[in-house]
Amino acid sequence: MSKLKIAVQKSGRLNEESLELLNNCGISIDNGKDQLKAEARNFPMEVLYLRNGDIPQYLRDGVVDIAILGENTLIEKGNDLPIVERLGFSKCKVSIAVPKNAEYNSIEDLRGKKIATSYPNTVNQYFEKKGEKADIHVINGSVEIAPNIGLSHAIVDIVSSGSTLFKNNLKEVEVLFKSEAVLTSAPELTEDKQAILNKLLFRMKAVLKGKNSKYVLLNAPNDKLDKIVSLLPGMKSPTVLPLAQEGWSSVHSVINKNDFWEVIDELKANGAEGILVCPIEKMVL
Ligand SMILES: Nc1ncnc2c1ncn2[C@@H]1O[C@H](COP(=O)(O)OP(=O)(O)OP(=O)(O)O)[C@@H](O)[C@H]1O
Ligand SMILES: O=P(O)(O)OC[C@H]1O[C@H](OP(=O)(O)OP(=O)(O)O)[C@H](O)[C@@H]1O
Ligand SMILES: [Mg+2]
Repeated sequence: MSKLKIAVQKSGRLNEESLELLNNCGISIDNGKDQLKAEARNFPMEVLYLRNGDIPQYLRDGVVDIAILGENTLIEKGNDLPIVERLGFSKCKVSIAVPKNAEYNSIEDLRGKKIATSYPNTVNQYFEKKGEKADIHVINGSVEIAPNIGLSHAIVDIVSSGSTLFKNNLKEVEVLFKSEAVLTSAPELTEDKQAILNKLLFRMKAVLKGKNSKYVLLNAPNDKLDKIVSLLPGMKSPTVLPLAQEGWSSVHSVINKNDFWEVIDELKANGAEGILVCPIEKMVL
């Protein structure tokens, strides 16, 4: 029986959360220390631990079938490969930054100025789209130091909290795009591998939806039920059960985790009491 080969970053920011996601999908991986390849015990899958930058070519060559990668790496080195699912972790931006005291109004201010980056294709494409030509100096790490040592005027690199820019006296002036971890795949998969991928995707979606949602239980006076139910649309509609105490009901529903503080305030304002908010492990619609 064929196995789906998935590439996961060997070490670095994506490694842990990628393995955690597979684990939450019920896939147990026998992980020896420093192993480059591991078999899943209970799913037709093999995990290959690789460097991010190498993964797009491995996908094209058919060495691996699918991979978890930063969208930024996919845009830089795997623009031809599909995003199968957005995974919601390792969120960051790819941005242009210049020295704090430099004047910057638009990309035209970078004409004839050197830009240090590890993302030359991304930068070239962005500049071309704007009708400009970038003068790029490729460096592979510590890009933010480049303006301070006279290597370049500007940089294009990953920004998350912005503290690396701050420490190097740089300011973010333009965001090329926002990135997150994504599941990508080889350009073509055999039918049996596609079937395994579909099974994995079903599980991943259930895990990701669960992560983004909360289960809410509360008590509501019956005369306020209509308003409270309208604040909690739920998956189909909320469950309403009578409480032992006359005139009160228990309402159960699911809400988006990002809406939750706003919704809780409104529920309270409308007479809800004893509000419980619980995590959801998996959610299948
Ligand atoms: N500061 C950050 N905050 C959030 N996400 C980040 C940050 N830096 C990088 N990322 C995301 O995590 C991915 C992996 O970053 P990491 O620094 O671990 O790997 P790398 O050095 O680019 O790759 P390699 O596997 O070749 O060592 C990046 O491609 C990006 O999508
Ligand atoms: O905005 P911040 O929160 O400061 O994060 C941005 C920094 O994080 C990444 O570096 P990383 O720590 O991965 O080091 P690296 O240069 O070795 O990849 C990225 O290359 C930036 O330098
Ligand atoms: Mg890094």
